Amino acid sequence: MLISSSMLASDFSKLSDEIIRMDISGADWIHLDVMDGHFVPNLTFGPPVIAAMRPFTDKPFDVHLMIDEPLRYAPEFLKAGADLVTFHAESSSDPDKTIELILSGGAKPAMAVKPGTPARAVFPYLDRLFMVLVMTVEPGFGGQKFMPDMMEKVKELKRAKPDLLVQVDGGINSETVAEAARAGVDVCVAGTGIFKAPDAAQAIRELKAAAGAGRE
Ligand SMILES: O=C(CO)[C@@H](O)[C@H](O)COP(=O)(O)O
Ligand SMILES: [Fe+2]
Repeated sequence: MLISSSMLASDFSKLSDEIIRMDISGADWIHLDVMDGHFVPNLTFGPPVIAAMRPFTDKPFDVHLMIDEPLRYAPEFLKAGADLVTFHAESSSDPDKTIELILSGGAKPAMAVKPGTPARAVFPYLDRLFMVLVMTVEPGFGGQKFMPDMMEKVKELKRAKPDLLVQVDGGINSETVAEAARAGVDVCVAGTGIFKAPDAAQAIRELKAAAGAGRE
């Protein structure tokens, strides 16, 4: 199981230290939640803040765009150093054009589905997607409860394209990570579960161990 550490739960007053802490604690990817106050009822950060974090780790930047117009803003996130760009199926941008733009910028495209959106919403794009993100909470805030019903969507996606990476995001801890692993999830995003733990490195090791046990 890959662990993508969500900076939403970090101390924003020392982002560079927090990035370095995640790097040495064993996070596989760095998850960056971008919110525009329209697509979700919250605001976070944009390309300049991501660009400022970029020099502090070589780990992949996994950028989760919770914004209305990903096609309009994707070039700025590519320039800021995004390795993966995830946009929502429910956004107002054309998915084909958005995928093309992300690929032409040398990054990996992914699509996300909110809890109320069926997995089939992304089926037409699966051949060009590197990953699908199945939200396990309503997007907008950290610290919410994992929705186990979403595991059906994970299984459906894995059946449709076995080599697709499936990511889940929201409410991941050492219990829910095992449930995700059993369903076939490849990448878990964790914010609160890592940053609010007394020792981030131990929290990441525990998540990976619990995922391994869940798969057995
Ligand atoms: O995209 C989001 C929230 O919209 C997430 O990435 C959260 O940051 C996950 O936080 P936890 O549920 O792990 O606290
Ligand atoms: Fe996220």
